[in-house]
This record gives sequence, C-alpha cells and structure tokens, in this order.
Amino acid sequence: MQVSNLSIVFDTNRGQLIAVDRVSFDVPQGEFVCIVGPSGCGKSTVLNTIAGLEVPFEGNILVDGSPVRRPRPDVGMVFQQPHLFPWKSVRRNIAHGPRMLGKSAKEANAIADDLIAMVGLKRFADAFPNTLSGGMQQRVAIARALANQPRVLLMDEPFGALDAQTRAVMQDNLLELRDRIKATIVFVTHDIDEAIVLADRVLIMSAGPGRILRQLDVDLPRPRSNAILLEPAYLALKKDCLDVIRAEGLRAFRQSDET
Ligand SMILES: Nc1ncnc2c1ncn2[C@@H]1O[C@H](COP(=O)(O)OP(=O)(O)OP(=O)(O)O)[C@@H](O)[C@H]1O
Repeated sequence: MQVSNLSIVFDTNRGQLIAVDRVSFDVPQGEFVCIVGPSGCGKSTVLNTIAGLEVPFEGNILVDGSPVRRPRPDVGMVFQQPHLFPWKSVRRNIAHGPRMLGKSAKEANAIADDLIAMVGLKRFADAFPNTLSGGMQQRVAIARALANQPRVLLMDEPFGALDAQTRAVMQDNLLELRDRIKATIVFVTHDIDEAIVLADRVLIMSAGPGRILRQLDVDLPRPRSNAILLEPAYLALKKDCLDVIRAEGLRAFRQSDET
C-alpha cells in the first residue's frame, strides 16, 4: 500500500483547517504499521481516507496498485466501537460481508465459523452482540473485517475502550491472527506500549496539521507478546519514541502560545 502526498483540508466555521499535510508512507504487503501522535493530529482522518471514507483529498493512495476512491472489500476497517448488527448473531454478523459479495449462505457461514474459531468465540457463534463483553464484541468486529479476506486491515484505536487486562489479551490475540491472515495492518493508537508490542514500524505524527515526524523500525523478535514490555531493547525503543513525542509536544505548546 502506498500513501503519497496525502493532504486533507476541512471547511470549518473558523475557516479552512489543514488536518493532514503531505503525508507519505509505503507499507509493504504483510507489514504491521502503527500510527501514534497527539489527539487531533489527523490519525483517524488518514485511516478514513485509506478506507475510502474521506473525500475529497489531495494526493494518491494505492492498494495493490489500484487507487482508493471509495470503500472496497479488500480494505477492512475496525473502529473503537464494534458497530455490530444487534439483531444478527455473531455468525451472521461475520457472514454479512461475504453474503454481500455474493457468497451462498453455506459458504459465508463456513468463512464465519473459521474466523469465529480464530478469535476464540466458538461457544458464542449463535449469541447476539448484547450478550457479549466489550472485548468479545470487538473480536467479532475484527472477525467481520477479516471475512472478506482484506489485503489491508485498518484499525482505529480498536482496543481503546477496553480495560488494561482485556486489552493485553486482545493484543496477543491480534498478533496470533496476524501470523495467519498475512494482511497489511495499519493500526492507530495513543498507546506507545501497544504500538511497540504490535508493530514492525511505528509512524509518529506531529500535532496538527498532521505530518509524519519520524518512522521507527521495531526490530524486536517475533513471535511477540506483552511479555516483552520489560526487556531492555523494548525500553530503549520506547525511550526513542517518547523523546520524539515529548519534543513535539513542547514545540506544539510553544507554537500555540505564540499564536
Ligand atoms: N469532518 C470534519 N470536519 C471538520 N474538521 C474535522 C473533520 N474531521 C476531523 N476534523 C478535524 O481534523 C483534525 C484531525 O482529526 P482526527 O480525528 O483525524 O485526529 P486524531 O489524531 O484521530 O485524533 P484523536 O486521537 O483524538 O482521535 C482535528 O482538528 C479535527 O477536529
């Protein structure tokens, strides 16, 4: 996937707002990239644009060599809230995408059942969303996004609403899933620990207008789990990230004081 020179300007009642300013990054197929940055720096806007939800924009976004102009089945998205269909069972929520793409009910249910096993919800295939915990609902949302076998999976703070323990379990589950699905993943988070545990590369964005400030390779061995949080190589990377973020926070603070 390639994002080149992406700029997004919103008309607001205080004039034009440059939300994203000439953002470029390439993500080779199968790479896991996390985007971090201060609130309002344009992380969600970048993700929504790759999902084909934010138009118009300037620049180019290519998935598998073809330009993104609208939502497409090979680009899946998971939001902070699961947004499940409350009237459909877990299986039917997950089978919905394949059904929309013309698969028979039998084929779509088989795809759903595979994914239900992958996210560890076999006992809940016939349950309705309101009977599941937040973490389980989010696992259904991830399975649903994977049901069309996307080449790119976009995740916007998918674990942001979960408690710390559930979040750690979800991160480990996503790492296991990632090894099986081979999709490119672009994951937005506020949480530096989450970004380093998950990513091959962390992109740090500046305060608005959003730009890519720094890219850090995460050369930590895989398979990974939350257990790496105490290792020296991990702590050194976290320090690098925090130094960049702290310097940027200070710069943005001084700038806002001058204007
Ligand atoms: N539809 C819109 N109309 C006007 N302004 C918008 C719109 N969508 C986003 N913005 C503005 O664009 C900027 C970037 O917003 P965005 O939600 O992408 O930031 P973010 O980094 O994801 O923030 P957070 O981490 O708080 O979710 C913000 O200043 C926001 O107010």
